[in-house]
Amino acid sequence: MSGRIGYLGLGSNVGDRREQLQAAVDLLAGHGVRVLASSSTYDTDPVGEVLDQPSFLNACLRIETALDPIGLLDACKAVERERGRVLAGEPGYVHHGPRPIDVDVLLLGDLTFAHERLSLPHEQVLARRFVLIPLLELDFDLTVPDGRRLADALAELPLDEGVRRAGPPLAVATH
Ligand SMILES: Nc1ncnc2c1ncn2[C@@H]1O[C@H](COP(=O)(O)OP(=O)(O)OP(=O)(O)O)[C@@H](O)[C@H]1O
Ligand SMILES: Nc1nc2c(c(=O)[nH]1)N=C(CO)CN2
Repeated sequence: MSGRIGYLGLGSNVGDRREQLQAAVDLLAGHGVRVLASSSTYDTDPVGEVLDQPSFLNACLRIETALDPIGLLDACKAVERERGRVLAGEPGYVHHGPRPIDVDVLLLGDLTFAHERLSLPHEQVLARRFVLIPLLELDFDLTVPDGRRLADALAELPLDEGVRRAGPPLAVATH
């Protein structure tokens, strides 16, 4: 497959969290997304609008895909749905609430994209330690399309959002 290089963020705080993240990696290939590498997994304090919930397991993936941005978002949503996730707009959905699996599109090549369903880069990519730390593990020189360095963004964030290495990278198929 030839296409763009991108980065996805995975998160889970319900059930066997590592198993949820691994299942998402394994399902992506069936949706036109080749997973090239995984970061380690990290146990992270909840951030956002719901703080009273179990800690998350987070990881980031480097991917290659020929999908366009909305196609990639649809692939991520399909994986979430296959893993039983209640999606935004459905009964029982809680914004920022507990979820068995969350698959976010963080970066896709050097694309910037503003659509009601998709922002690229992800709006929070420079603001969340649980995203920046695994991304920098994959590539310390990563930048967003306007040239800002992720490493500089991390250095400027307060240290109050706990991010603890939890385990080795998720298994990625080799071809
Ligand atoms: N870069 C992006 N990656 C994934 N979803 C996005 C992105 N930009 C916008 N969205 C939209 O955000 C909607 C809500 O996503 P989701 O249910 O994962 O929200 P959340 O996890 O509660 O909050 P957050 O988006 O801050 O992680 C999605 O249905 C999608 O249309
Ligand atoms: N630590 C952490 N906190 C979160 C996460 C997440 O993946 N990790 N996802 C959220 C919903 O997008 C809200 N808060």
